[in-house]
Amino acid sequence: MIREIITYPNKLLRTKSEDVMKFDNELHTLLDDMYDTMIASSGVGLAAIQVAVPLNVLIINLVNEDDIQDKADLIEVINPVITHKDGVQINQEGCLSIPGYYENIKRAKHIVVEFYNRYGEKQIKEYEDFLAVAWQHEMEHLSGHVFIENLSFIKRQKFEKEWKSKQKAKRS
Ligand SMILES: CC(=O)Oc1ccc(/C=C/C(=O)NCCc2ccccc2)cc1OC(C)=O
Ligand SMILES: [Co+2]
Repeated sequence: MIREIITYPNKLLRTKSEDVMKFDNELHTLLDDMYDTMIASSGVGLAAIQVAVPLNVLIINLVNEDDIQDKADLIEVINPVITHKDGVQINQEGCLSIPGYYENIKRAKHIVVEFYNRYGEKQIKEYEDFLAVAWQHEMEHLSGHVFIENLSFIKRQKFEKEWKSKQKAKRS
């Protein structure tokens, strides 16, 4: 079922999420609901805190070479840890919790991660390029950060000004 996505500057987004202890039906329902919610909002990545659940759970489903968002490419991630990162890349990022704002962010080009799937099976994988961007963006949510916190002071001020006027326009 589709859940509500909390948006900036909701303080809940600053929560440090906790590790999942039980790989049970409740977790499976959360993962299924996160997928429905992400797809309904045209997203390619979502962290559990964005649907107000402070657990180290995230999902990523990038579009493939044919521009199809194939569920076969869905990655369900529980209790992830980045064990290695190197290189540098800059990509434009957006976030379902900060709708309509996109900015270039610097990330590591290549990462190695350890995590568990929905059955509690340990995975060790490495990612690079855009997939590595999505991973780093979503993992930041688990530590209570959003991507605009990587911006320079000037760009952050520009964002806050734009965001305020957009929120005022919505209320009026
Ligand atoms: C108006 C509005 O909501 O714009 C959007 C902003 C962000 C998004 C989705 C962002 C998203 O999935 N981010 C996942 C993290 C990520 C960031 C950069 C690269 C990989 C992964 C969708 C939006 O909605 C539409 C209709 O495009
Ligand atoms: Co995000």
